[in-house]
Amino acid sequence: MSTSILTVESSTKALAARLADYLELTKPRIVLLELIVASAAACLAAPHTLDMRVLLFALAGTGLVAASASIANQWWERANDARMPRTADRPLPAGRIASGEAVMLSVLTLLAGMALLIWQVNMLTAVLGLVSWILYVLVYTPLKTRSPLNTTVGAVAGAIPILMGWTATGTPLGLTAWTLAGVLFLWQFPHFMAIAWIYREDYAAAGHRMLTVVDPTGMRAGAQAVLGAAALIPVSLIPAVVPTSGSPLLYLTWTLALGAILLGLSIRFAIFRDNQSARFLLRASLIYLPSWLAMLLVVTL
Ligand code: HEM
Ligand SMILES: CC(C)=CCC/C(C)=C/CC/C(C)=C/COP(=O)(O)OP(=O)(O)O
Repeated sequence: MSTSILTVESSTKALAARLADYLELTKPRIVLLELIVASAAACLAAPHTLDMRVLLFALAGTGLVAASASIANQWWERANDARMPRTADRPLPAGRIASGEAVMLSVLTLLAGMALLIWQVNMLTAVLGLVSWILYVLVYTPLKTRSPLNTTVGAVAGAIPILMGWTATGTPLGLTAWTLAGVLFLWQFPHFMAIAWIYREDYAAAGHRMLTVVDPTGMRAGAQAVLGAAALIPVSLIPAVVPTSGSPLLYLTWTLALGAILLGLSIRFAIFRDNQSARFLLRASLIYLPSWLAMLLVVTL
């Protein structure tokens, strides 16, 4: 009796561990933030006519395609990931998930996501999903070991899901949609340059040509963080001149304050180039996006 309870308990634990490994393969925190920004874009595109059914299909489809891309990225990088302490315990390098299983999961999630986007959302959103997948998996991933330009390509891939939230509603891409994508694109420079500094030794050990590897002084990474954060301010303020139902002044003040904090922390990082200022910048970057979008929603809805 007690043996069978123990057997059930241990197989439940093994199943839970397996599911946790599958989840880890999808980079769930990045996918979650992408889905938050895509949802906000859908609300902004169709503030009073949002079809919840389409939104849910769009989020499921985008989430599956993004998950597939992350699985494919981790499959491709399994040997390099084994060389970095940050990634060595991922399911593939640690040997908890077999290579063939990961490939199958990536294919299945890509097909399921594309099917949802094509048949339940619309073709433009599906095409954007596929473009983002191709850029992330087939261009960004191999470019990581070749050129620091990889970050710019990764930033384009990372900015596409916000457009997918917009196009899912059937609203044509206009100034506000491109502004959202522009903010997400530029935001990734301070976000990633901080990370590239914190993990510079990992990246060097794995043979990744990140900016902090080709320029270990951190001057170029600092400059790119500052340039990205500086360009973010005017771009993020564009919605203040687009007519909305709420107060443009409130939006302007809030977004300017957020932009100034991110720029200030980027400048601090560029000057000191130490782990503490990089960690501050990384944390601020993760707070920036939801805080900015929340205010944009408040003044629009
Ligand atoms: C060039 C583009 C990007 C690169 C190279 C990049 C890279 C990374 C890396 C390596 C981490 C792990 C940091 C750590 O373990 O301390 C991270 C964290 C994170 N990133 Fe990015 N990222 C990029 C764009 C994005 C985008 C577009 C989003 C979502 C909108 C995003 C959301 C997040 C979140 C939520 C975290 C914290 C949670 C976690 O560590 O998984 N990133 N990023
Ligand atoms: C719809 C769709 C396909 C969306 C894709 C969105 C997406 C996953 C963007 C990724 C952004 C990015 C470059 C992350 C870092 O990967 P990394 O390989 O540098 O991170 P790692 O070192 O932690 O593996």
